[in-house]
Amino acid sequence: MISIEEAIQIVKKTTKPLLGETIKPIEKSGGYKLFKNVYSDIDMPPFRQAAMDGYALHLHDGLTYNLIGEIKAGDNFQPYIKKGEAVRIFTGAAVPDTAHAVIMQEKVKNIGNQINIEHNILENHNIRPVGEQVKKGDLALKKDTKLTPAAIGYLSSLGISEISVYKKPSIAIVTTGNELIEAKNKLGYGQIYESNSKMLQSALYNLKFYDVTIHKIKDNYNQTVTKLNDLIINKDLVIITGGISVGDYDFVGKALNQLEVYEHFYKVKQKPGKPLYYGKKENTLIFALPGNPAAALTCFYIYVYIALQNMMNNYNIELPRIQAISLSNFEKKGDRPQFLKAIYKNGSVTILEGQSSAMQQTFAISNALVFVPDSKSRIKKNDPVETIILPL
Ligand SMILES: Nc1nc2c(c(=O)[nH]1)N[C@H]1C(S)=C(S)[C@@H](COP(=O)(O)OP(=O)(O)OC[C@H]3O[C@@H](n4cnc5c(N)ncnc54)[C@H](O)[C@@H]3O)O[C@H]1N2
Ligand code: MOO
Repeated sequence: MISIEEAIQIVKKTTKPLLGETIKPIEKSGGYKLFKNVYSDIDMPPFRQAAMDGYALHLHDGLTYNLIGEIKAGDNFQPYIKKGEAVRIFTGAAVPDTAHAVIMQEKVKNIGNQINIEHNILENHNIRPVGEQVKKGDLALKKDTKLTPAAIGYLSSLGISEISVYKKPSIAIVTTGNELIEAKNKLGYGQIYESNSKMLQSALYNLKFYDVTIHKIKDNYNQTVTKLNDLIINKDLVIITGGISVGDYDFVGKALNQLEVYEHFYKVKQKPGKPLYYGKKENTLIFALPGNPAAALTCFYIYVYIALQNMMNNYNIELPRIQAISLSNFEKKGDRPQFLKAIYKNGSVTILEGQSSAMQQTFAISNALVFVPDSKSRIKKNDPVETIILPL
C-alpha cells in the first residue's frame, strides 16, 4: 500500500499530453487548447471605430462646429469633414479619416446645425485605432492557450469559425456488479440502482470531456477480460468502478493482469478509496476506482483529475487546496489519511456527518473535501484545515 503523496506523484509522472490535433467548430472549442499559433487575417478593429455616441470632429481652435451629416454603425461611406466641421456618429461606427476625435454627446450642446463643445479635446479621443487589438498577419493567440469563453469571443471577432486544438481523450466508464440495475426497473431483493456511471459521466462533462461511453459488465471473469481488452485497445482512458477489492467476485484486478496491463499502483493508504488501482497499457491509462460511490468520486477528483489535466497539456494541475477554518469537530477512526465530505463557505468549512465511502447523500450536498493527514487524528472547531475545492 502506498501513500497518497506517492500515488499522486506516480500519476503526475506517468501521464502525458495526447498531442493529437483535431479541428473544432469555434463554438464547440471551449476548454480545448490551441494546437497551433493563431494569426489574424484582419486588423481588429478593421476600421477606426467610434467608442461613444456623439460627434466626430475635424478639430479647430474654436468650440463651435458645423454639423454636416450622420454616420451609423454599419454605414459604409466616408463623408469629407473640413476644419471646424462635425458629423453625428454612434458607437461602433466607422470614423472618417478626416475626423480627429469623437466627443460624447453628453459634453455637447446642439443648436440647429451647430454644436458647441465644453472644451477642446485631444486627437484620437474616443477613437479605437485600426488594429488596436491585433493587426493583420500578427499573432492573435499563442499555441497552448486554453480556449475560454473570452478567447472564443476574441477569435470569433477575427472571423475564425473553426480552430485546430489538441484532442481530448476518448474515455470509457465501466461499471461492474451483478447487483446493479437500471433506473425504471423495479428493485429486486439484493439489487441497487447503478449510479456510478452517471456520476462519473457528469463529473467528466463538468470538466468538458464529452467523448465518454458507458459499459456495464457483470461479475464474470471472461466478460470482464473481453470487454476491458476491447476498451483498452480503443480508448485513451478507461475508468472502471467496482470489482477491484479482494472478494471472490472482484475480477477487475485479475482481468487487468491477464491483459498485461502495467500496474503503476494498487491500494493507497487513504479513506475512502483504499483499493484504488492505476495502470497503463501502451498509451491507454486505466483507473479502477472502488465501487463504493463516494470512494469512486473522491478518487476521481484526487487522481483521475490530474491524469485528465495532463492529457490536455495542463501540466500537473490538481484541484485547488486552501486553508479554511473548521466549523466542526471530527474524530478520525483508523490510521488512514482521510478525505471528508464538507461544505465550504467564505473561508470556513463544515465537515458533514456520514462519511462512509458508500454515503452519496452527504456527497450530494458537499462542495469540498477536507483532508485529514496521517499526522492528525482529530479536528477541533476553529482549527485550520486543508480544504480541496471541488469543480462543480
Ligand atoms: N475483505 C475486505 N473487503 C473489503 C476491503 C478490504 O480491504 N478487505 N476493502 C473495502 C473497501 S475500503 C472498499 S472501498 C470496497 C471496494 O470494493 P470494490 O471496488 O471491489 O467494489 P464492489 O465490491 O464492486 O462494490 C462496493 C460497493 O459499491 C457498490 N457499487 C459498485 N458499483 C456501483 C455502481 N456502479 N453504482 C452504485 N453502486 C455501486 C456495490 O454495490 C457495493 O455496495 O471493498 C471493501 N471490501
Ligand atoms: O476505501 Mo473504502 O473506500 O474505505 O470504503
